[in-house]
Amino acid sequence: MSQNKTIMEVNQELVKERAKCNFNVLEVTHILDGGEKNTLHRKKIESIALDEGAYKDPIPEEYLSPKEKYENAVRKSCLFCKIVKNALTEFTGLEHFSNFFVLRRTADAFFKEISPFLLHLGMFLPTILGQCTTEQQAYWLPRVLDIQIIGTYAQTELGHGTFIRGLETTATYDPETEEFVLHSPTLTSYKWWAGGLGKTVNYCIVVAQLYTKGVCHGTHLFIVQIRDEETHMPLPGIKVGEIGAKMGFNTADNGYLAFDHYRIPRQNMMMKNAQVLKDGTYVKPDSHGKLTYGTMVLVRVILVNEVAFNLAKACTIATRYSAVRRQSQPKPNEPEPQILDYTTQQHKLFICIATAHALQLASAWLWKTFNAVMSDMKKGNTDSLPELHALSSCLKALSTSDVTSLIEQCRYSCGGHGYMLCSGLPNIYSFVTATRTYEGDYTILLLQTARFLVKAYEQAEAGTPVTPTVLYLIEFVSGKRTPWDGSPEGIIKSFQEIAAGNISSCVKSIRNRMSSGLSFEDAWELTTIQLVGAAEAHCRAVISDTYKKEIARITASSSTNVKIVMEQLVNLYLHYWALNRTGDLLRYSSISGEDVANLQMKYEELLTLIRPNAVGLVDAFDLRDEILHSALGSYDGQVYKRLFAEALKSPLNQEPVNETFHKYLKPTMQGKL
Ligand SMILES: CCCCCCCC/C=C\CCCCCCCCCCCC(=O)SCCNC(=O)CCNC(=O)[C@H](O)C(C)(C)COP(=O)(O)OP(=O)(O)OC[C@H]1O[C@@H](n2cnc3c(N)ncnc32)[C@H](O)[C@@H]1OP(=O)(O)O
Ligand SMILES: Cc1cc2nc3c(=O)[nH]c(=O)nc-3n(C[C@H](O)[C@H](O)[C@H](O)COP(=O)(O)OP(=O)(O)OC[C@H]3O[C@@H](n4cnc5c(N)ncnc54)[C@H](O)[C@@H]3O)c2cc1C
Repeated sequence: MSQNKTIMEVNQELVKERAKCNFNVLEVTHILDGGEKNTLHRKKIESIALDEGAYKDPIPEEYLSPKEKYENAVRKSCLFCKIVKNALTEFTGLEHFSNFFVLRRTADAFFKEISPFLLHLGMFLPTILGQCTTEQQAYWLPRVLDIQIIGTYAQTELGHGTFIRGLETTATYDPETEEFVLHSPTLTSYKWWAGGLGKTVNYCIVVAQLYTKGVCHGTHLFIVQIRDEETHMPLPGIKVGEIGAKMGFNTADNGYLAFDHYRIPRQNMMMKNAQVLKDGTYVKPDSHGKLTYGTMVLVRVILVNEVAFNLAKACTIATRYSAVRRQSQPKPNEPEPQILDYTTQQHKLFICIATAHALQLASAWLWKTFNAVMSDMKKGNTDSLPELHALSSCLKALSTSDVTSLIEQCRYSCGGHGYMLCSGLPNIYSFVTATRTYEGDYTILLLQTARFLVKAYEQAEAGTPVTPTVLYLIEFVSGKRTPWDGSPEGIIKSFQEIAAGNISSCVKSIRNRMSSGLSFEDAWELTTIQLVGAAEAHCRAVISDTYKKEIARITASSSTNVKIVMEQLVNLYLHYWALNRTGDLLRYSSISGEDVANLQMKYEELLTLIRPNAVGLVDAFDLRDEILHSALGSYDGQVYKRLFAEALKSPLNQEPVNETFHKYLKPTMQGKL
């Protein structure tokens, strides 16, 4: 198991917990990494990047000024890139992109908040891979991978983020010079938010309304140089800066950008799909009209993995701490229990472990689906894109929303110490809560999935084939119901019935509203609360089904105890959400009040069964202390020593008396101020 560089004796509470664990921890690590080979590869990269201690800060990041924090993050980004450059240059295609997950994870040792280079690797590079022609890639990719240029993705504007069709930046083609003229006609058209744009990048992808021969062809993507490569000064016609202090992401220099009739060569339009010829003729993509939204789909897929990883971090911290922390005296004359022994604490934490597994596996499955759709699209077949869009939208929305709440729950579970920055939890939370908004807000994405579900429902009603993730609608419209039996398969079935029932209620509401004279748009709008609920229910059914199937598949050849504990977690996930949705279950399945009581009993039994393995389960995430950044969650469990050591780092503790005593306190206390 990975150890901290600052080696301390392991706390006896954790020694005992690890002795209690009845399964092979390394076997579960391999499962989570997707195989032993991947674990070894990950550990190798972590070793290359971390063993020399280059991630260490001379002064703790939290005590730096905003400017110093940013400068330190740039310094470390360059260092990180240098260290992992060899690994980076291997990644020349999307098929190798999963390697980035390893880099992403390792980078957390360097950045308590975020690297200003995140968008370079997280969006600039993928957009070049996904939206450029082969010739364009040949020109741009070597420079991007070698970090000869640094880029970002500037889509959102001050006035519009969600509604991409409403973006105002224009790119007007001038056939005389074979250039596009980029312009920001209003304040609301200023690009806003792009990570790294404020001070770091010299290039960016700009999303703008394309005009040629006097006709607007909607939003298209352009690669734009914004700063001089030698001096880094903004180029003439460019207004660029940073947007200011935020709830988190403060080392990411999110920026604004405006153009004053700024010219770029025709070749800088990303032309894999649509093209503008030299004479200004617009050549439409011959396939799906939303292909320019491709990077967003990719990043939504990646974000499911991203939040699963962050939840693994949070629950590792909270579970180890809960094994060390003792509090209260429920039985007289007995020692204070470990807080992990309280059932309510297990209720807070074990769902986090199960959810981290569920989302990790759902994300691996979604990644495979994404690649399959991309390979179909290479052959010109875009039939499966709507389902991928619906799936990636709801999985991104639900995973980021669930994980945001669960990370906050981890913080609550650590009491007062969880509120300390040195617990690591506030930084994890402020990072993850942003994921619910960016790359498509929660509500917006669920409504996108709802569009797909309503159409699928109508197809099922009409007897036309539906895509794999909504097959359950066929049984529902035929009136077939499965009696409640409380088995894991039965719970998943009932989640599908809840989803189908909700979609059916939405369709009825829309139809009723339309038959009373409303337009489709108005009827849809009035039904959106239900539609969001339906999309959420569908997504819960998809995650539950995938989690159960993937665990069964992956653990088929695992040792008995690994199989048992993995199944317990699946069942815990299913029971947790069934109990959370008893209203829906009573409405749409044949569950009785007595069945609900049995579910509750079973859930509580599962908590007791999982308890002895809790520390082993979080150890299996195999998160190095350098990545956790937590006084509460380090492998050695020396919580109190580490909290005290962190307190001593406070600048206020570097002098016995602060000057405010003489300036203000003393005069006040002596009535002289
Ligand atoms: C030093 C080293 C650093 C360390 C790094 C290490 C390595 C890093 C590697 C990996 C890290 C990964 C982490 C990544 C983190 C990245 C951080 C990102 C930061 C944030 C970036 C952003 O936020 S970018 C901006 C994102 N913006 C949005 O998402 C906007 C949301 N809005 C929309 O998507 C759309 O506007 C809309 C879908 C809401 C509506 O669009 P529109 O109005 O055009 O469509 P319609 O409603 O009319 O629909 C028409 C039709 O099209 C379908 N459709 C819509 N979208 C899509 C799509 N994407 N694909 C396919 N189809 C689509 C829609 O459903 C409709 O279909 P119908 O059949 O007609 O119903
Ligand atoms: C930390 C961070 C980093 C970011 N990085 C980038 C970046 O690098 N590049 C980039 O281009 N962008 C970036 N963004 C912008 C981000 O993508 C947008 O903020 C996001 O897409 C939401 O859009 P918005 O801000 O316009 O919200 P709005 O659309 O204004 O949403 C506000 C509220 O209105 C609701 N709403 C809006 N429309 C509807 C509707 N049709 N039906 C019902 N409700 C609706 C939403 O649900 C939400 O509750 C970043 C944002 C953050 C927070």
